[in-house]
Amino acid sequence: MLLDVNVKLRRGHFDLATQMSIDDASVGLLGKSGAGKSTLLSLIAGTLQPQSGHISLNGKILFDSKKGIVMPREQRPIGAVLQTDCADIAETVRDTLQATYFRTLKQRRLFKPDYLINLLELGGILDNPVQLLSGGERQRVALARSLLKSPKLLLLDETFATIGDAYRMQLLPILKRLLDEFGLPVLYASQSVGEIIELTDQLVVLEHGQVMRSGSLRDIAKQHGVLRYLGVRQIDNILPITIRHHDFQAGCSLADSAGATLILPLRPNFAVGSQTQISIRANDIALSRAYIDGISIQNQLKGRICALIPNGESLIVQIDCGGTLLAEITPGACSSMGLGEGDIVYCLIKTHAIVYLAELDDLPYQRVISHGDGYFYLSPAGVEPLTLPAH
Ligand SMILES: Nc1ncnc2c1ncn2[C@@H]1O[C@H](COP(=O)(O)OP(=O)(O)OP(=O)(O)O)[C@@H](O)[C@H]1O
Repeated sequence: MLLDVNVKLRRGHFDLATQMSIDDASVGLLGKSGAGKSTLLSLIAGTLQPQSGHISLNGKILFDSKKGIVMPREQRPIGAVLQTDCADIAETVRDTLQATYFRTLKQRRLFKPDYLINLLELGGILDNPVQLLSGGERQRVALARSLLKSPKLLLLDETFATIGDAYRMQLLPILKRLLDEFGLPVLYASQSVGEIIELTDQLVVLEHGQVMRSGSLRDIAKQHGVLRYLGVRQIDNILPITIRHHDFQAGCSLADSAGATLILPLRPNFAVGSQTQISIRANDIALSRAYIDGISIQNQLKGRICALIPNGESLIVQIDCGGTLLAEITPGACSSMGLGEGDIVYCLIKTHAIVYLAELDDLPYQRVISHGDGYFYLSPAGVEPLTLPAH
């Protein structure tokens, strides 16, 4: 077990009583504002102390109220980028990074300062005092310092929300590669699944200081009403395609996707043989038990139902058609068709319901996408707050 936490803390009127265990994988700590995410990260990092309980990392006790053990923050093998971090550092960026590097045991050093200065684009602000930097710049310095500690666990508190959209899109894939390369797990706190899902699809959902749900997004999404709880408004299928032919007379383009042929809106600007991606809304897919002759709908993809996922008043049907498709239908349609897992269905998709992703502007809001590999992801763009159910 990487991290084992069972802590209690009363903070003003807020009661936190969190119990969670995390193995080697990175985990997203998801919860609305005030759920206790920052408090929990501070307890793990050691900037706050629980009133009771224990915290251990790789079997090493960081805190144990019964045994009277409190390991100070500096000694914890944790790199934490907390919201208020670095705000009071009078040293320059260069000095603080050098000092952190030299404090880390030689044999444990994973990163060199120059590498991180380059990666996080800190070159232009090296001689500036940290406390005079902008919020986003300070978070980048805090991230560099955390990595220079060569930690066993990285705690990030909405770090990418502060850093800014353009930079985040650039930094996230690099950070993900870096973490994978060094096997460094992250506990990433955020109000947005879209943001977390860029790093990991393992979630711990926190509400009122307690763990409400945990598991993979895919498993959590199968629980009743959770997609809506996660703030998801639209479910889309994103499919990779290879353009095969343009039929000017029929007014359509033909493409292969995961072994199936799709009939798409005519786009001769995509060269035959070129690869691109299309998007199909889950609620633009109708289902039929049999192939239908004499219908204007051009695409009828045969597949097998893998899962039926309740989603508020609708039902998400996950279908394996070679790749995975998500179709959204009403529970009434499902029961009148008598659909169940394992059944064969045809996915009916109108040509003009298919959108070339390259032609879409920024995604307007957070939405689940099925990447055709059997997993759900949330689109990173248009991050919006969670919509919480009424209690
Ligand atoms: N210094 C403090 N003294 C008293 N109560 C506090 C203090 N800091 C936070 N709280 C309370 O603890 C609760 C949890 O706050 P916390 O910052 O951990 O939530 P959060 O999930 O990180 O929220 P956000 O996403 O908005 O950062 C809130 O109700 C807040 O009012």
